[in-house]
Amino acid sequence: MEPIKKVDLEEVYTVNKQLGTGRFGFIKLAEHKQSKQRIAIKFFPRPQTKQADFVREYNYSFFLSPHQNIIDTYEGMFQSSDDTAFFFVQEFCPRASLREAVEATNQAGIGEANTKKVFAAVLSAIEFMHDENLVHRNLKAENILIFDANDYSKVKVTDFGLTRKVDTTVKYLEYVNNYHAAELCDTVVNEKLVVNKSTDIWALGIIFFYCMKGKFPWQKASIMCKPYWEWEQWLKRKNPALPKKFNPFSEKALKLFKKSLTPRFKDRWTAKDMRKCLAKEKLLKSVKRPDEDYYVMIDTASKSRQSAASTSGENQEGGAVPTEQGKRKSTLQQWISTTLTAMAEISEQVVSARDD
Ligand SMILES: Nc1ncnc2c1ncn2[C@@H]1O[C@H](COP(=O)(O)OP(=O)(O)OP(=O)(O)O)[C@@H](O)[C@H]1O
Repeated sequence: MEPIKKVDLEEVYTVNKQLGTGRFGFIKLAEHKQSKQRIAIKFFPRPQTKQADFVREYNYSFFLSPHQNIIDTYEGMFQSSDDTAFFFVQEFCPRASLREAVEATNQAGIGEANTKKVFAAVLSAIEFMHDENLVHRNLKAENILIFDANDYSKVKVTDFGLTRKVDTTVKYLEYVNNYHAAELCDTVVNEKLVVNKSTDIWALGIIFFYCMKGKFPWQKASIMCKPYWEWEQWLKRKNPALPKKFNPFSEKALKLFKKSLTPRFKDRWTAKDMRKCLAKEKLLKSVKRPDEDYYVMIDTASKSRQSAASTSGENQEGGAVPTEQGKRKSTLQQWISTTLTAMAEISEQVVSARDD
């Protein structure tokens, strides 16, 4: 094993502000004094960190570094000369995590085009890990770093602290979070789990929803949580009504949700399936122009005014004003359009149920 070198931090680096904290340590911005390069140092406080955990995280981070959508970790494991912390060094991300980028949109989401860019990068990284039989196990918006100011052209995955090989047995130590798959939410602390790629796929389904809508579909994937229960009822065809929050999504995007956010983990897609779907499909339904009915109403109104005018000789200059007859027709039109949309949704569900 590569030795852990003792380093006098003050001598080698100028350590600046804290960039983030996690359960296992904290990240600080620093400058390498000799090269003047800005870097990020990930610290693991000594008494709380087992050396084996630190070494494992460094090894996975360093081994995965060559991938263009994975944070660069520079060679070397270190220990501060006062023995208070282990640390390793990574490239510095000058902008923000995906969490901060989405939060800046005030729950509007980052939009379809940017979501596609983020996912092209993230799925490339996760496909690479899964091909190496590694599962990230902690995919969340905070662990996706956005490097550029506004076009999402450089996106990288970070934090390999929970990364493990497929089929390893691990103890469940987590508190439940928004990204946890249904099978994890039913687990109790210290219960044994076998590491499986499908937990990453579930988390990616949640991140996809979060990017598009600016919020999470539910707090916890448990039937005790109503929004999740509604989704599960729809998945199991016990309730034909798709939960409203999924309404804006296209049939293909719904398929992606069905194949990632399903409690039957063996049915979940691979990262490659997800990448293909996101690369080529439209993710939102085409929206009817909100003023369409209004035009119908104006049209009807002006026609009735025209016929009234033709008998009464009234001038048309005043512009179109909706009449009672026009309003009634518009309401009818709205009802027909709502009914047609509902019928289209039901037939979509029947078709996708048959496809499954
Ligand atoms: N290289 C970096 N450049 C800039 N900011 C970073 C960098 N790495 C991490 N951060 C910020 O620090 C936060 C915590 O980092 P990280 O997830 O690696 O810590 P952790 O202790 O492993 O967290 P967790 O509790 O998720 O396991 C990230 O969400 C991100 O906002």
